[in-house]
Amino acid sequence: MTFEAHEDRELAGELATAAGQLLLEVRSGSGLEGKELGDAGDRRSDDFLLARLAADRPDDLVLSEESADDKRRLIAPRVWIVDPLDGTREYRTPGHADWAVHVALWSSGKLIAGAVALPALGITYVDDTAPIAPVAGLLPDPADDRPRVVVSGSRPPAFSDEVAEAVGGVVTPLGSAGAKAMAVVRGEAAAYVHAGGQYEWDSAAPVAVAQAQGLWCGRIDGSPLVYNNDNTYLPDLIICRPELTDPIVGVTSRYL
Ligand SMILES: Nc1ncnc2c1ncn2[C@@H]1O[C@H](COP(=O)(O)O)[C@@H](OP(=O)(O)O)[C@H]1O
Ligand SMILES: [Mg+2]
Repeated sequence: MTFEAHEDRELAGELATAAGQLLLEVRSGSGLEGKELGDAGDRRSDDFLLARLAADRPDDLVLSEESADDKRRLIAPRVWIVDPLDGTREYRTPGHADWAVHVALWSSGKLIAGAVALPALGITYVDDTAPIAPVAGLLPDPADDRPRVVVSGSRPPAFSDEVAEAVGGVVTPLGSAGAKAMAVVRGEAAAYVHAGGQYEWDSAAPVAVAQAQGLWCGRIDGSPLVYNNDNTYLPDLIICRPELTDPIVGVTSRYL
């Protein structure tokens, strides 16, 4: 079976949105909280995504944060890379909108489709080139007009302050790799920088969406992000407005 690019993009968007709806239902209707809520959400979303991908794309392989790694993916022509719930910590915390569902498709060395759902905001972004108007909602209104550099709230990189200084910006914590990447896509932030640990599913779909929007995406040494590796550890990442690439990489490349 072969599929057009728009069919894969539509499926990625549909699945991310529907998994996000399930996560909202688990969050509001299960009566669970804390770790149990996170685990139930992970399980429910992962089961759904795997079942739909098996039904709709039976020839493709899947790499999911929540499922055993099927190494046949290393010789497969098409691999879906999914994070059923990114920002588990925030999902478990009432009032947070910074959690996401990631669905990406890798083929022949590239990300060829991707979708990031922000279920609490009722929005799903796909790897579309249509411009996205600046929109607030993930972050509180800024105190001033300095560009925001979003970083992990729990594990900010050591270079956060130096990167912010290099772009005349302000360090801003936010949960979830997908939510941070979409803050840049939405124009709420100018850059997302990370180091110290992450996996392919944390960044694949966010990067597919951000690249389609003309944002620069790469490693902290300026090299490209490579997906569907044997070892799925992909510990660092930059997603930024293209004009900020040089000043940011100038700082981060000294932290390898
Ligand atoms: N040092 C680290 N090691 C491993 N994973 C990390 C990490 N820092 C962040 N991550 C992962 O990246 C995602 C975003 O994290 P953060 O909100 O801190 O920016 C989370 O994914 P999950 O929620 O899917 O586990 C988190 O687990
Ligand atoms: Mg994740």
